[in-house]
Amino acid sequence: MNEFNQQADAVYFASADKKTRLVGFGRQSELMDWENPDMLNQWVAAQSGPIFGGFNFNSKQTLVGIMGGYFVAPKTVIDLTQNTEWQSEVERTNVLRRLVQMRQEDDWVTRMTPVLATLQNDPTKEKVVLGMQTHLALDGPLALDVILDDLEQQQPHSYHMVIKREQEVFVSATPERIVRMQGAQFETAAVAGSIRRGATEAEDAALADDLWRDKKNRHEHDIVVQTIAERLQDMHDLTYAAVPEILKTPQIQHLYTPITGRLDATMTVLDLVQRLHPTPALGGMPQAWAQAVIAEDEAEPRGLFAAPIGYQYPDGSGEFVVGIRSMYANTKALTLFAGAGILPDSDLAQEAAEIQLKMTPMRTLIKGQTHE
Ligand SMILES: C=C(O[C@H]1C=CC=C(C(=O)O)[C@@H]1O)C(=O)O
Repeated sequence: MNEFNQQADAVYFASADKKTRLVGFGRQSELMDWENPDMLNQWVAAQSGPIFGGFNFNSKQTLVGIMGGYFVAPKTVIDLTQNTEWQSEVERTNVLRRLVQMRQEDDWVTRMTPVLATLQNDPTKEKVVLGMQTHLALDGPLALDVILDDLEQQQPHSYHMVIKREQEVFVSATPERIVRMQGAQFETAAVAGSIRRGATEAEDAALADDLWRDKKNRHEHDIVVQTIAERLQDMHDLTYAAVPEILKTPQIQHLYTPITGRLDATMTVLDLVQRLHPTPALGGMPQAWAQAVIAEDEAEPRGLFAAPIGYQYPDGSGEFVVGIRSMYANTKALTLFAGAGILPDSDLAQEAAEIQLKMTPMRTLIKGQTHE
């Protein structure tokens, strides 16, 4: 894993069940600043091996570097489920980085109050997912081998993706798959509606039950399920349960509905991703209004945060997740990202607290190698 620190360019993807664990090194070819899906498709078609990367959440907002959207065809790709050697050496660094909080959005509730008022006063507006960014100053690069090792220890059941390009790195430990495609089969899911974990098993179960019965959270979840189902209505055998399950991460539990189906063989996972993004689990309803609110009222553009990130094999199969519960770092600064779904009956202070909770996995990850 030490190689992840030494290589200028590296990518890592692990699925939640850890049946897929891929690492890529080097840069055979890369794509940034594509202007339309055709440019991306042409670049993808020209690659002979797997590609990794992610989209800019809103391609109309130009951003420099990887946050503006980035795909890479690495020189070498290793399937870690076949190759165990690569994992053996994790050099825990003694160099502690100094991390100083620079800016956090203390005014988030005040700033978002007019958005809540619109949701309450205009019945055509149903939901918008609002993000928050916390900025910290950093005095050097993070040890990514340690980060990868700790991700596995601390968030064992999440999807993990790391995209490193020269001095930039984006890391996400996300519970949310946007879509996985293998042959003609695809699996997607709705993840929306959240509550904290309990301190005891009994409290945890009671909280899960509260979440499952809560009208606001069930509505928030149903919007996502229905929207995904509508966008995939021309697929075959579209299957999902009428009521959600509970999905637990160490910090938080969610309403969760797996959705499966079969598609025409000519489609790739990237085609499906572009059809699904942004689902109302990251955007909102109606979509155009929500996208405009996110662009205008969030403090800064999202970049890879909440956007599809993942990989595609040359045969068109692959997997993409959404880059939430994430961070972006270069050698001088680090940004933490998380968001929450806002509905007319949301309590903004409670949503802000939920966002803080969603930032704790990345905070814990960087704590191991930094001092305040
Ligand atoms: C936008 C985020 O979460 C979304 C995904 C799952 C549950 C969510 C919620 O309950 O609010 C959000 O829609 C995030 O974690 O940054």
